[in-house]
Amino acid sequence: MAGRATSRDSTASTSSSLLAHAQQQQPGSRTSSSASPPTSTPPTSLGDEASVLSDAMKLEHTVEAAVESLAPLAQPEAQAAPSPAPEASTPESGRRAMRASRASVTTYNVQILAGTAIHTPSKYLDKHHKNVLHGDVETLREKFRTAPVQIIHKSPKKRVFRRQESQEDLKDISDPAEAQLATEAAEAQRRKSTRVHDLRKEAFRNSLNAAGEALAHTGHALMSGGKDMLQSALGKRSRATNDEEAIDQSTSTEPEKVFFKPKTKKWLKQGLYVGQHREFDPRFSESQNRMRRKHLKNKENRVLPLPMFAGQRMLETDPQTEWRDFKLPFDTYNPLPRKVKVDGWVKLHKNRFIGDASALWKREKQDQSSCYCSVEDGCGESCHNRIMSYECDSTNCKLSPEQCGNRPFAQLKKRAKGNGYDYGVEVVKTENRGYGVRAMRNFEPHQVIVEYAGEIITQAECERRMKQVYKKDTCYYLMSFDNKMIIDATRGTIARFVNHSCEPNCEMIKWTVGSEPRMALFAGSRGITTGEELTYDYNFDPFSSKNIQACRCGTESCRGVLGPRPKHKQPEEKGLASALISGAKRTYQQLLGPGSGSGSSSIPNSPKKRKFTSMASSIMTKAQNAMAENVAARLRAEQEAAEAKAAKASRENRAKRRSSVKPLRRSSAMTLTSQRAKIVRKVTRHSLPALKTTTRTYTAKTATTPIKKYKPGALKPVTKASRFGSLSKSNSVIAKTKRRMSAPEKMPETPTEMSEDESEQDESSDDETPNITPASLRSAKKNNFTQTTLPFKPLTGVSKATASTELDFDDSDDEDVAPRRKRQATASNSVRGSGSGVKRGYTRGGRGGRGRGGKRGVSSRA
Ligand SMILES: C[S@@+](CC[C@H](N)C(=O)[O-])C[C@H]1O[C@@H](n2cnc3c(N)ncnc32)[C@H](O)[C@@H]1O
Repeated sequence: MAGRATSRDSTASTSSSLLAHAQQQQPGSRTSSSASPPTSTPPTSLGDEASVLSDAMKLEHTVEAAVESLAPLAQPEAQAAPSPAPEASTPESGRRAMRASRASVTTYNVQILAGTAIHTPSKYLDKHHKNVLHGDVETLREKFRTAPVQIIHKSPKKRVFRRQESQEDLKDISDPAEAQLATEAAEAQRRKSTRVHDLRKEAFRNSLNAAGEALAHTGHALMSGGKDMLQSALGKRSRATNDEEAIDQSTSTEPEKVFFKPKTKKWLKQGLYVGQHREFDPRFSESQNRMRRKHLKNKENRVLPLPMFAGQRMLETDPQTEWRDFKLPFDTYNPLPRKVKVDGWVKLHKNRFIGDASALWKREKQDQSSCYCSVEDGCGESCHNRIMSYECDSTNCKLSPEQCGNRPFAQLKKRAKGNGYDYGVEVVKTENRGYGVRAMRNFEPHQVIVEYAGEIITQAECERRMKQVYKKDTCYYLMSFDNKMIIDATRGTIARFVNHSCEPNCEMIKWTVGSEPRMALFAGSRGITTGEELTYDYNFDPFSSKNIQACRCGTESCRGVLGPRPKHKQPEEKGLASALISGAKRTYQQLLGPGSGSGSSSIPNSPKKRKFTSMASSIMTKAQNAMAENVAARLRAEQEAAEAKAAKASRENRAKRRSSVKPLRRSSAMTLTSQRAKIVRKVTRHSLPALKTTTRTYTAKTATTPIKKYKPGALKPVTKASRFGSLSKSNSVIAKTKRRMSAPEKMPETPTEMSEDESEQDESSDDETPNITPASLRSAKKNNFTQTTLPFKPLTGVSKATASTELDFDDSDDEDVAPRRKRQATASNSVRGSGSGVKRGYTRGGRGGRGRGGKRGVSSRA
């Protein structure tokens, strides 16, 4: 309070002085120009800390300085003027006089120094002053050493130490204002050094300096007070419930030692670059990289820790001329979620026999295989063991493990000891098929990826598990194995999580390793790229229709189910039928073809193939029978139409002739005809080559035939009938019909298309032709010439010899047509041969030992 009063007084006095000074200056003194403006920075004795406090303070000092500087000037006036009442008479004036007389003494604005000048409400000031220690630290320390300390319990958590101020302390300063000023100065001094660190140090130093019990007690109190102050400065209050404990701790505990661990390199556990060597170039396969590493061994640049293999290449090559592809980091590239942990998966690393399986297993003995590869081959593609899916080892391969490239399971063993990259696969969660397995690295085509191992169980045990243990399951981990056993990988390797695909990128293959069979997943022919999901074709046997599962592989050729395609849906049936027919055709070509005398070579060895061939034969036979039936029906219809037409024409002609010509006796007509025929034959023998032959057959002319058409001596086309005079008319007609059958393209569609001349000739020949009716034709067929009526009985067995006779008989007429007819006859024969007759023929062995298997098959099927 004293401070404030002092300050107020001081300000008031300053203002009055200013006023006085202004009044003094007004009469036109020149010194006014030299007076500093109130806002300019005056010379001050305050330190830097104080100089920054406020303008008010500056103003105060300015005024004081101005008053002091103006004092000599005011002297004469003062002397001249009546002397005012002595200032010392009032305390205010006395203080001002004292200050004026002690201008060199540092003056402090204690409000400002205390930080209460601006915003501290007066009601707090008393409290503040009570709690604040005043005075120089050294002085205060001395005081604390001697003064008793009263501990006031204000609250359970907070204790305030208050010093009982001794009246003796202030004895030396009689003036209370002076004492207050001194106190404030000490406070300012203390505040100047209220840096946390310094105070703390100070408190510790105090406590250390305190010797003896009493002093220690005092020191503790001081330190505690200091601590309190410190905490208030930091805005943190000690939470210690027991102050003494806290003090003990602070005095007894040493600063806690913090040991820093040296930083260690963190290696990637997953991702594209996990475990890869510096020299590894992901663009190349493993073996290529190996070669490259060997090559680069001496050249490797180890100067800089280069960013993931890229920088090295960039340094080695000129980026201006050689650019390379950039591969995205694994996480960016791969959209799939990260590796997951599967609950309840009991991991097995190798096969384990369960129950009877072990005993049963040992009964079987594995075959052996050996290879004779050279170092250059390195047990590559041509290695015998590799081809046979046998792993090379010291017993069956003479190469060392480094030289040999056919040790996939040994490779797996090595990989298992390596890091994540070496292992190369991880479990991921797929969108719609549960868990799956993803590649964490590239795999070369046919490179081993992971072994499929688990519990080896017998079929009986498998059935039991299916019925009892897994009856509610939707995921099955069963795989048929060797010795009629099953691998149940419900407890097994990571390969159990590999999903099915109808277009897989891997294969599950059984290998023999050290005379033991083992299953493993191998990369397909395309190889595997980092991040790809691994799949293989399950060829799933669902055991029962209840277990059939829908496939969600999403490939183009998806079969829709896990397992073989359902039968009713098979779109390949057509393909199968056509394959069967073409197979059957081939078989028939071999059997019936002219050059296939030794058909035994084509006899299929396996029963499967024989079955297939017999099936194909039967399909082919049926198809060809149907074809032959069709052809026969068409020709029959044509012939009947022709017969009807001919019969009608014949009837008309006969009627006409009866009315105009007197008929000759039949015997004489025949005699004449035969005589003429003799003459014609004699002539023809010499002139035949020059004769133009026709396709038509002319029957022998009767005496009633108009002679004028054939002048005496004129040549007449030779007919078959004339040559084979013994043939009956009906035979001639049948022969004609047969020719029509065998050469339909040469024949007009119907008899009506015949030229006038021809029909005339035909009609003329009809006079001796018996009236051919279907009935007569049928009677003719009953005679010896039935073999000629092939189209009527397409399915009757006809030997090749018969057909040939028939053709010989028929061919003489037309040299152009003959070969074609021969071909047609052969074809027709073969068509017929393929009918039911062929069946019988096969059973009779008509084809002379060819295709025995097929024959038996057909016969047995028939
Ligand atoms: C050997 S487990 C494969 C791992 C399985 N996804 C899991 O979460 O454990 C075989 C089972 O996976 C499921 N699965 C595998 N491939 C599938 C596919 N393409 N479509 C639908 N389900 C499939 C089937 O339920 C099948 O029984």
